[in-house]
Amino acid sequence: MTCQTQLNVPVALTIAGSDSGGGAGIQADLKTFAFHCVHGTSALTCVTAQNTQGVSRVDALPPEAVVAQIEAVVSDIGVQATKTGMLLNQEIIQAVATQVKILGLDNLVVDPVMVSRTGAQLIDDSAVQCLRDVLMPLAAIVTPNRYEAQILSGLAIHTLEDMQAAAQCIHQLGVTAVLVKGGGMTGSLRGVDVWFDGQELSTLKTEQVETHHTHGTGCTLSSAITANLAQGKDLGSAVRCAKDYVTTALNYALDMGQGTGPVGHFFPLLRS
Ligand SMILES: Nc1ncnc2c1ncn2[C@@H]1O[C@H](COP(=O)(O)OP(=O)(O)O)[C@@H](O)[C@H]1O
Ligand SMILES: Cc1ncc(COP(=O)(O)O)c(N)n1
Repeated sequence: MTCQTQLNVPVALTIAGSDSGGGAGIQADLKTFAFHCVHGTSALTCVTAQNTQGVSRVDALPPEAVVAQIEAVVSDIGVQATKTGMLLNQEIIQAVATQVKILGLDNLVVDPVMVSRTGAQLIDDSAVQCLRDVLMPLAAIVTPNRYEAQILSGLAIHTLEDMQAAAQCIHQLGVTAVLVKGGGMTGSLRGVDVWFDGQELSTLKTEQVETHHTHGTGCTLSSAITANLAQGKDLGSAVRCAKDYVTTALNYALDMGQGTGPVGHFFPLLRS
């Protein structure tokens, strides 16, 4: 059989942590890229020992190792879009921001990962300011969840109006576009996201999925946005398509382990 070499496959890069349980982090990102037929590359920042119940250990990589991975990928393969996930500490955030500038990485999606679904802290306290001041202004879009938006804006978030105020406040930090995610909201707001790009303030709403298995939703949404940007979609379309994908993946969430199971990245393929 003759090899059908593929030309012009889009390439995306994830700079994030490993989740041994396969639900979030690098593992969720690469599955999402693959689902979108985007070639996934990665720069690992840290290794978490993690399952559906929680995070039991985190080992950081040296910033030089993170830089070397990014350089190796970009200098040879090239990337059309990049996302950051769990960056853990100030040294890694600073190193990543420097690489973004030196290598001119555009279409940058920053998921400001701070706390996991199971309540584990995923960033050093001292690193939040660096994430906010140094990396977030380089992003095409920043995607905080409810708790991250509260930290970044300094506002308590309980209502849709609170989400809108937080999105506007985070935009003022010098961020191009913000999506405040509503997976951590209660009642009818669960699963409602708020978008603000300095001009348009809008609400993204799909169906609300009644499931407890939501591990990796944020990583999946941000990597789907990244995959869509790598394919050449504009930011608004990339976000809307990613929201639809995460909703479908939630509908096929996996009931595995004793705690919060992961979303089903490939299960939409099994639809009859
Ligand atoms: N139960 C749900 N039903 C519908 N959408 C949801 C649900 N839970 C989360 N989402 C969506 O998943 C995406 C990720 O959001 P969120 O869960 O808040 O992120 P994170 O994993 O960072 O906490 C958002 O688009 C959010 O609205
Ligand atoms: C390595 C890593 N990166 C990100 C998250 C956040 O994902 P979630 O909020 O869905 O638990 C995580 N738990 N682990």
